[in-house]
Amino acid sequence: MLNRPPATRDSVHQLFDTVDAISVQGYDQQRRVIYWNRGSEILYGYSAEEALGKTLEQLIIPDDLRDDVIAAHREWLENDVEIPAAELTLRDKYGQDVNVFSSHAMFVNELNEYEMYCIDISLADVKQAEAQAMLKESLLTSVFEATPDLFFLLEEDGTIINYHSGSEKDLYTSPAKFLGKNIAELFPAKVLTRVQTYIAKAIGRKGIISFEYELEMPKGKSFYEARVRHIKEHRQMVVMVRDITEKHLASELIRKQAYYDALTSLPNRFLSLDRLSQVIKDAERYGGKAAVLFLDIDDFKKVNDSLGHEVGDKLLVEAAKRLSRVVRETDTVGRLGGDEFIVLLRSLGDYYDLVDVVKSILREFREPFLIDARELVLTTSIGVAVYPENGDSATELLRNADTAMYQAKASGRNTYSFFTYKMNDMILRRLEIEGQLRGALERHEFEVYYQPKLDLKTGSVTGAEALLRWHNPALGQVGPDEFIPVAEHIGIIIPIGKYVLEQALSFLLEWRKAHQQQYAIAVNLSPLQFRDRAFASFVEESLVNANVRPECLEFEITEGVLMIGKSYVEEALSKLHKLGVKLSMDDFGTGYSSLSYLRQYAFDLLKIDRSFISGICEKKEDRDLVTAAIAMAHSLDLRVIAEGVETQEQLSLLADLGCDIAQGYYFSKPMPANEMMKFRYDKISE
Ligand SMILES: Nc1nc2c(ncn2[C@@H]2O[C@H](COP(=O)(O)O[C@H]3[C@@H](O)[C@H](n4cnc5c(=O)[nH]c(N)nc54)O[C@@H]3COP(=O)(O)O)[C@@H](O)[C@H]2O)c(=O)[nH]1
Repeated sequence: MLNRPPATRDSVHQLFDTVDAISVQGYDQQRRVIYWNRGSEILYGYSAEEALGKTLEQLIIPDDLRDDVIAAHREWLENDVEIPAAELTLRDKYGQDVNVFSSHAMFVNELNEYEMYCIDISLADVKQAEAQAMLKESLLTSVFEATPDLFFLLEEDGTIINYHSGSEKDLYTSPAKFLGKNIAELFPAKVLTRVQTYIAKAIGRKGIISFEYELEMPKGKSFYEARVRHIKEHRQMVVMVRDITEKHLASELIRKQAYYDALTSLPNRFLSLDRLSQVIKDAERYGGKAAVLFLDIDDFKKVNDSLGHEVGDKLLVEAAKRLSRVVRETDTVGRLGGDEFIVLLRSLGDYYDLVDVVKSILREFREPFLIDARELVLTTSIGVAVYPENGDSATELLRNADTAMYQAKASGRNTYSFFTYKMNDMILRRLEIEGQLRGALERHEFEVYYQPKLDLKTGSVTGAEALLRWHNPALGQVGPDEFIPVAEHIGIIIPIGKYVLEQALSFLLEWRKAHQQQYAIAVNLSPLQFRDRAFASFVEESLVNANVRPECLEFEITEGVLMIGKSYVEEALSKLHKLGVKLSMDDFGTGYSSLSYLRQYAFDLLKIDRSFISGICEKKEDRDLVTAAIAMAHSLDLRVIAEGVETQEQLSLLADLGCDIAQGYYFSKPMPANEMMKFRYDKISE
């Protein structure tokens, strides 16, 4: 095709042959290819052999450009109108678009013929980059529109240069007030310091730094999370701000629920113990004493049972307020659960300070509580454990304060008690008893003893009181004073009580037969036995089985039973009364309201507590009380039993005072059934 080589070939073509990235094509006056470099092969897909001799329009010009290209080429040849460099979309061998930046040059060869050279640079990368940039921009726009977050662009010095916000109401202030302004002019001092600190931290750092802050907004306090990224090349910061108020409030609520008591808003057991650990650590580090006060409201259960849980709850809230009032701000008041509270006192000067606080708490509680227009008098028992003397861990101190609280209860309530290691021994003993008591009934470790009761006028035995004894192989002889409360606590008093009743009735039958006397047997009842709804029926059945008449059975009931104030107690007492069983008020004189109970329930006997009998000869007050009790009981048609009679003097005095029956060591200590069977008494007339 080409008859002769073009003038430019040697010098320029050699250069173009080495360049793959640029397409260089040479055309003769008829636009036939005379040169087609490697770059053209790559860009348009035609090899040099395929291209040479073909016209420009046959190869790479799309149909719609064909006429314009031919015309432009002609114009250039004939009128010297240069074809300008331009971006063009041409076509490759496979009919695909090829975006190029095309420049053109016209040469005259040695034969005086024109040759046009086209130099095409592929714009594929540029186009792709452009497309990506456009995509990114539209993505960013969509993100801005879709997210409720605020975006700010800041200079490194804090000047706000741009922002994006879904809604103007989310902004702290109007754009007119913040655009071009420095953040220092906008935020309140406290927030500003925080924002500036984190912006300073973000400068020069790769990645994102985030922090939280709060602002007073027209709708109330709002919480935000800010994420800051430094764009080093532009010396700018992108700050994305998210409203996390809802999340913050939700986690605050969860935190409250996890750490605070819902009723009183005081720290709960978990947080109280955590604070206690902190108090111990501080005392360890800085020296000084700390104390744990374990409080339990006295007889709170009775309030709940008699006045209802709503009143109980109100009382607890009021108690929490009173406690918080007494302590310093640095101290902690917590609720451990139920009616148990804890007070943590840190940095105590000396024991006097501690005692002062404890006494103020007791004083606060002595003021009547006004709940639903009702005045309630409540007291509290406080156990105190001191760091470091009584323990060096939170659990140990709490346990010891708890032990001390029990001691305070045992000392009559409405008082406080400091922990001693002796108390700890008591607790260990109690745990031992608890362990051994389980299964004791099945192992036949119990035995019922009997203590006789005598008629003070006739000197004859009227009956006996059944008193339980426990012989345990590991613990030896354990007194009922010790094991009955534990049996109540672990819930085995009901089967134990049934055992005592059955034993006592079967003994009574034999005893009466053997002596041919109308003896009566007295059995003690624990408050918990009244919870057993089937108790009265059980008594009835037992009487029938033992062939004992109901009036020969007496139940000794302490004030504790009556103070439960529940309808089931009344129901059981009335059933027992209807059955014909005798009821005896035990330990009379030790409680506060026995008198009102005497009027309320159908008692037959009144048993004066031995604490009054022991002092009857020496103490006028005791004598007066016993005198009054006997007179009052008789006026109510009750017979009077004096318990704990130990001397002839006591006996004579009681007889003079008109007491009906006596029981005590003077006659006999409680004894096993076989001894009781043999018991005879003839000293009363001495
Ligand atoms: N619910 C039940 N309680 C029971 C049962 N058996 C006993 N108990 C109660 O345990 C408490 C202690 O009883 P106990 O150690 O048997 O003491 C009784 C007598 O031994 C003692 N007593 C009698 N006379 C004297 C005396 O002259 N001096 C003196 N120091 N103590 C004496 O008094 C106890 C009898 O008390 P009370 O019942 O109040 O009449 C005691 O509260 C028992 O009630 C049981 O089976 N179930």
